[in-house]
Order: sequence, then C-alpha cells, then structure tokens
Amino acid sequence: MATRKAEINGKRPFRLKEYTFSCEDVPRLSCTDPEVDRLISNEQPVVITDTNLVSSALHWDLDYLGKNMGDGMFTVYSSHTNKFKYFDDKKGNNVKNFREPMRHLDMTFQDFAKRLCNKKPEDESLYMQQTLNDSVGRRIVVDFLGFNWNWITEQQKKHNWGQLTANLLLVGTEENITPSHYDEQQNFFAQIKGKKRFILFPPSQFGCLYPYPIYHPHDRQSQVDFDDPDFEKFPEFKKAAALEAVVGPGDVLYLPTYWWHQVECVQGTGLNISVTFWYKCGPTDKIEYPLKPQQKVAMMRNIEKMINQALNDPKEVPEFMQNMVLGRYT
Ligand SMILES: O=C(O)CCC(=O)C(=O)O
Ligand SMILES: [Fe+2]
Repeated sequence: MATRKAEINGKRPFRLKEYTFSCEDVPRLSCTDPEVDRLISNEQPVVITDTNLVSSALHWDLDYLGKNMGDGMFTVYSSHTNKFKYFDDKKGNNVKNFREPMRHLDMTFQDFAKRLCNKKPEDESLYMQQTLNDSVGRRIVVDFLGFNWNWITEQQKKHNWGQLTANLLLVGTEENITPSHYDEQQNFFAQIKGKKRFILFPPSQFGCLYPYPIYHPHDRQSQVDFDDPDFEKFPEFKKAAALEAVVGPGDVLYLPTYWWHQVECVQGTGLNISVTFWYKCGPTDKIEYPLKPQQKVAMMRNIEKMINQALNDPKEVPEFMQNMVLGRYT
C-alpha cells in the first residue's frame, strides 16, 4: 500500500496510507472564527483547535486511568486484524453463517492496561470502547466536570440539537482502525492522546459506499474494503471523493449526522485516547424541498425498516427489493 507524508501542524511528518479515492482537507479553525458556526449550521465537518473541551483530561494515560477508573467492567473489543468493524449482536441471526469480526470482552480498566502493556506484536489488537458512567473514581469525575460544558452546551443550543446521549471513551493502540460507517447522531469528537485520521464522505455519497442492508449486523457500515476495493461489485465507489482530517490532543472534530467516517489511529503516535460527545438531532420544524441528502438517507432507512417489518423475514427482503427496482428505474 502506498503511503504519503503528511505535515501535521508543521510538526513531525507521519506516513498515511494512500487510497484509491481523492482526499481534501477538512478546515482547521479557531472556535472564535465565525466560519465555525456557518459550517456547523450547514452540517459540514470542521476541526476546532482551541475549544478547551477536554483540557481537563489531557493528562490521561494508562497509569492514571488504571488508578482512577474504578473497578467497574469496561467493554473491550479484540480483533485478529487491526480493524474493528462494529456489528449489532441483535441482528446476528438475520444472516446465515455470520462470523463476528471481533470479540466482545469485559474487563476492568487495570486488566485492560496490563494487557496493553504486555501485548506482543503477534497478539490480537485491543480497543476499549466504553460509555463513561458514574462507576468511575473521584478524580475522573473531577476531570469530567472540568470539560468545557459551557462551550459545548452553547453549541447544542445554538444549533438546536437534542440531548447529550453518551460520552464514549475510546482507548486503543496506534494500529487500530474503525472501518467506514455512519452514525445517526451529531458528534463532537474530542482527541485526548495520540493522533487519529478521519476519512469522511458526505451523506450525498451514500450510493458510492454501498452500506449493508438494514437487517444485517453490519447495518450503517460500508461493504467496500478500502484496502482492496472490488470495483466490479461496487463500481460507484470509483466516484467517491473524501475529506480528511488528522486530529491531535485538544482538537475537536465536528462530525455531522450521516457523514461516513473511517477512523485510523496514526502509526507512530502511541497510545490513543478520545472521547465522543453524541447529541440527538434537533427537530425539523419546516420541510423544505429539495430534501437534503441526509434527509433522504433517513427516509431510505425508514422505508427499508418498514419493508423489513412488513415482510417479517429478512430472507425475503432482497428479492422483494430487486423486483421493486430492477430494470424499472434505469
Ligand atoms: O475513534 C474511533 O475509532 C471510532 C469513532 C467513531 O466512529 C465515532 O465517534 O462515531
Ligand atoms: Fe462512528
């Protein structure tokens, strides 16, 4: 796989994998720049460099978290490859011979930290993905309360978003990759330690990314393997054009709802820690035409859900869908 040097803030160059599609940079702006508001209002991604959203957590490392995270059980995924492709347990039976691409483990933070420290290159990769809850120790609570809630709540109000639903803590090593998918919530993604590269595609490129069917355990994930795209099966992927952002400690990426994202820890940047701030979308008060691409994605999901429910058997869905469109709309 070809690689390319990337300058990050004019500092140390890193090697980033090159893909078959083009990548343009996401703007990096100060939170005082009025352009930030405009981009968020238009649901366009932006990296904001100086929000101080997680300044109170920039000292987090394995040792500190191990001492202060408490002895609650945390969700850790383990994978034979460096990819962590999310799957929905509840949909596992809908697909014959579905093989889970990673294993779900539960362990204390201290056990996780020990396993990471003793990890040999041939061992499985590990990725902690745990919603922050009140089982954590007092010092983590203090750090959490020190997040810049003023700034983020102001954004939530200004952009008319719904409630904060979760803060996901992600702790992984520098080879970990979350393959391309979209989420159904607004996200301020805060980087705490190490660097992450985001490869983003707008909701208008839904047709280029070939998501799995809605009943599939990999619902919302792309079927295309970016490392080896099958252009015969997925010809529209040739038209995909990405935006790219590399975030480091203190950076916050606004990741709009329904935007596709592949997230890669950057090699050579060590332990990787991030926290997400997921918010429900706001209500749409007035529908305006033409509909926005993200509204069309939402509509497609609803129609697909309805068909699945009405047929009451995932095995019947493919033929039904094909009869509905094949040879009729082309
Ligand atoms: O950081 C990652 O590996 C995945 C993050 C992600 O998908 C998200 O925040 O929505
Ligand atoms: Fe995501």
